[in-house]
Amino acid sequence: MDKQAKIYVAGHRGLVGSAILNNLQGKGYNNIITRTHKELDLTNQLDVASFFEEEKPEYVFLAAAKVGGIVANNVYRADFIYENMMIQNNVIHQSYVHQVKKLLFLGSTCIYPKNAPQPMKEEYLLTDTLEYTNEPYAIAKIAGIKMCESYNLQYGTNFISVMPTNLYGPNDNFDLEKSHVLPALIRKIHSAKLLSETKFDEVIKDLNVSNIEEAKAYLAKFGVSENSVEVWGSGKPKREFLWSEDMADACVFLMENRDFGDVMASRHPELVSGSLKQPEIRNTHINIGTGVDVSIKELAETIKDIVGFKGNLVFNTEKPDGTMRKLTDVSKLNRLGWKHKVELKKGIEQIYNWYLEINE
Ligand SMILES: NC(=O)C1=CN([C@@H]2O[C@H](COP(=O)(O)OP(=O)(O)OC[C@H]3O[C@@H](n4cnc5c(N)ncnc54)[C@H](OP(=O)(O)O)[C@@H]3O)[C@@H](O)[C@H]2O)C=CC1
Ligand SMILES: C[C@H]1O[C@H](OP(=O)(O)OP(=O)(O)OC[C@H]2O[C@@H](n3cnc4c(=O)[nH]c(N)nc43)[C@H](O)[C@@H]2O)[C@@H](O)[C@@H](O)C1=O
Repeated sequence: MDKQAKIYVAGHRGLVGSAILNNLQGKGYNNIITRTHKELDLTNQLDVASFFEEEKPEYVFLAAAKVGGIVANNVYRADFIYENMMIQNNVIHQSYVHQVKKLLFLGSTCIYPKNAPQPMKEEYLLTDTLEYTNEPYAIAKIAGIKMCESYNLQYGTNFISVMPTNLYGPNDNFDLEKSHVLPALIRKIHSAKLLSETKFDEVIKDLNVSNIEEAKAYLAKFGVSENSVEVWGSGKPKREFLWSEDMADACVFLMENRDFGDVMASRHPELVSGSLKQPEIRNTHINIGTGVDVSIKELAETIKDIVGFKGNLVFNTEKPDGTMRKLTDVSKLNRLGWKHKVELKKGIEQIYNWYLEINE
């Protein structure tokens, strides 16, 4: 990509999209186009077609999606499959129609089977059944991978799919019902600490409610009091966390330095050359992660230490655990030349400071 290349970042206000935008701007890219959800609903086929016709981007980062934590995925199953399939169908197809030079599609490690061997290699895709809590979302993401692969093979496009592990960082979603575990626990544990220190004005401001009774009643629904914080599930599942700015750096690195062919198959040249022979293993995507995971209990205890909350953690086994483990094998990404920089403890300190600053 040269610095004047026209680059469309879809989802530029989200956790990953905002980090990609910053990374590109920091590297001197000066022809970036963006649209908010309100300005362009990517589920609308005609609007997306008109947008590509007008703007003709040369490169596309597809970081717009319907995203949420375990409960949101489990409850809003129809929205997750419908919106994600519509967004990716429209953006990937129009990228082909308008001859986009390269597109990066963001999937998720939930595409792998629920009981996949650990760490999970790219080739474990479609080898067994999925985790139920996020099956509709995962199926949409698998369709996205296969769409990129199919367009590459039939039409010679250069579309790369990446499968990030659980992400966190600035502009994350801190909603207690719909967010992922890391921002949810930061907010819950921070609120409990404020209650324990009787800093009621700060709690009221953070929740945007009119008085402390209302704030306490709201927090109680999520198991937060001055003495304790509820953690969903048994605390035994393990998760791997990647800082969003590292994730953005990996995405830009791949767009700058790698092609679909590198991802696909130095081991399977017949796929890239378009031969009809079906390969034994179809590597179509790359994992992005750290290769290190922690249990949810360890995560909650680390956040508790960093926040400085002295109360208890209470595990609510009525809430789902989800997949027990989904550690990525990142050897392929490392071989392609990229490795993460921010370790978990430092990242939690950074995101907690960010959270405090935006609430000042
Ligand atoms: N967060 C995580 O832990 C993980 C995320 N991923 C994947 O990474 C990608 C980015 O996720 P993340 O940054 O966390 O998500 P966010 O929810 O933070 O951001 C999503 C973005 O998509 C935009 N968007 C959503 N729906 C539409 C729509 N119909 N039309 C136009 N824009 C829309 C939103 O726009 P607006 O701001 O204008 O509303 C928002 O900017 C997604 O593909 C996700 O599946 C994968 C693994 C883990
Ligand atoms: C990125 C990934 O994110 C989703 O999968 P997930 O990893 O299961 O997501 P999660 O972050 O919400 O939970 C991780 C673990 O943590 C536990 N947990 C404890 N306490 C809270 C809590 O307060 N909130 C949340 N959300 N989880 C909690 C929770 O019970 C679970 O055991 C996918 O649906 C899909 O979107 C996807 O790809």
